[in-house]
Amino acid sequence: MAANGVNNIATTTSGTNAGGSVENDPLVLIPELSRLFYKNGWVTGTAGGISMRYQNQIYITPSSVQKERIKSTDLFIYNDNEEITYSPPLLKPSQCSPLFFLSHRFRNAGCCIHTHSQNAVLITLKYDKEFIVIDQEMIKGIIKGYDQPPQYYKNFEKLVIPIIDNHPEELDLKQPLYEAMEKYPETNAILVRRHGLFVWGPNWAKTKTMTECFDYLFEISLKMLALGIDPSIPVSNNSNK
Ligand SMILES: CSCCC(=O)C(=O)COP(=O)(O)O
Ligand SMILES: [Zn+2]
Repeated sequence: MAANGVNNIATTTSGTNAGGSVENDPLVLIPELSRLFYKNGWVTGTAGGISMRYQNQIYITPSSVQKERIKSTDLFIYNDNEEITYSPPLLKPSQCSPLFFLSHRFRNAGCCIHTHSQNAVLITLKYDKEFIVIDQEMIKGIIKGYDQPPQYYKNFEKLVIPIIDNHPEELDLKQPLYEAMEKYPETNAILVRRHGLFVWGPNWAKTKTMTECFDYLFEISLKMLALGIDPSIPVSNNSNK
């Protein structure tokens, strides 16, 4: 234990160092996924972040850094009481940390991903309180609620994603995000207007898959709207089959 009460990373991490599997080790995965998300255009300009809960520890990306260059030693680590157990020197934890903690505490999330995808931001300009899409194959990649084992939407079911308004500080998003989680128990994602998307799920792989499916659904819906087709109208009522 260091003088500041925060452990050295070697004594804190439980992934590859303590019998965990390399495939699920947040110290490996978060830098890898951050690079991928940067290439997707989801976390440019130091935006976005990732949180993972693994073996009773929560790993969170640092704030205001080039997200594609994050190293394992740059990650903040917390215990399940949200007390910090490893703090990288000279870095600050993500401003989204209180929002990530909400997903772990109230949705039992194993992972939470925050993107600034332009598709996500654009879709928040087209809708007021909810984005709704139906009759798309990629809806089947989205988990409904947070039961175990996970229940997936059917392609013909209506997928509703709440939209909350942005605030100058991430901490001010905590209450509206919590209220949206309460109001929409089936959702595993919340859009923040003119800002981005939060997605959570039982583990990193399912959360990554859902983030990709959401982004696809936002993009195709924007294209449908440009063609004059409403993505929320079922095929049965839609002249554009
Ligand atoms: C230009 S990014 C503005 C802050 C933000 O919305 C974000 O997602 C990044 O916050 P962090 O503190 O994790 O860098
Ligand atoms: Zn953000």
